[in-house]
Amino acid sequence: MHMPIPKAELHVHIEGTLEPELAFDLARRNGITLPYSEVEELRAAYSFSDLQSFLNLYYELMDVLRTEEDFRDLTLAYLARAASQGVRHAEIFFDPQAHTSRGVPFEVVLEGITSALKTSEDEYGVSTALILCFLRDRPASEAMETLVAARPHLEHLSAVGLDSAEVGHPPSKFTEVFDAAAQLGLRRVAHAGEEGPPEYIREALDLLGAERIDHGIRCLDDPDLVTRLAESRTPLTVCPFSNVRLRAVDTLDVHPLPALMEAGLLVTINSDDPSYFGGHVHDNFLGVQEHLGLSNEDLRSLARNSFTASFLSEERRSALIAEVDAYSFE
Ligand SMILES: Nc1ncnc2[nH]cnc12
Ligand SMILES: [Zn+2]
Repeated sequence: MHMPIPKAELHVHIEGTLEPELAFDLARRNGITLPYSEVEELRAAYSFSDLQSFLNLYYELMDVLRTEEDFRDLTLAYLARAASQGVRHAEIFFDPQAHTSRGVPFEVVLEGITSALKTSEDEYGVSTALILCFLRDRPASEAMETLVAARPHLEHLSAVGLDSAEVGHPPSKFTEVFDAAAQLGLRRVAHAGEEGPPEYIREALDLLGAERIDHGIRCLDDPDLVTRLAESRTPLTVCPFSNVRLRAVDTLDVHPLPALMEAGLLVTINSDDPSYFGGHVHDNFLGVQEHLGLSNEDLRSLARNSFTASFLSEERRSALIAEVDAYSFE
């Protein structure tokens, strides 16, 4: 097969890459009985009415992740798949509180993931960064405890992020923990404007110091905010399949990606939770091309944006952008 265009993936939750087959394998290995009799029955449950209905299943299935080996296998499976999708650099989210709250130690999670990441460049040609996400529907004090747990391991972490149920949990709740993360030298991103209002995007910028907005599609409800995001070149990590599956957008044909691009925003395309939403990152590229009439040169711009919006060194960034520029679609 012709290799897909080189790209960075900047919005992927490692727990959202858990395929049903691997979930059953890990359940068997750990002596856990899933409330689904087989892979097909589990896949049939992947029908969501909104973000919360997805999160319920996402957290439930995480129960199969218990040991360092589980987290390593999960991460290796993602990296292999990402490489085949043309991913050359991945900035990967993980949700430590979803594991520590079940009694899985922070170190088990982190060491499992990082043991896979350290082989990634050699094995798959994919450089990586790791982003620790706080669960916004849990107390800010718990986020702070998580940051404290992470402190001895800063060499493995590039940034902090904010995810989980958005509405009713504004960024302002996490001002203190994001300040503390910045003091530790961590970069900052936040989910905002997925289901929540433009005001949450403003808070993420002004109160959390977010350098990228994850999703951010609802900025379009606030033209002044769109102008601000365009002028500041603040990246949006847009996830088209996710938006459709979680009903933030009715269908792919009416996805606001073209409006975001026309407004001059630094837009990137990402998979979010690929095993749940019907495709990995290149599948999202092909989906928006087909349904929104994007040209190959539009895809090239989006791929270029993904490296521009990354936390890569200038040297690797320009080398990868040169690969995008040299890529032939034929
Ligand atoms: N799309 C999403 N929004 C918020 N939290 C998430 N956690 C995993 N996927 C998410
Ligand atoms: Zn997400």
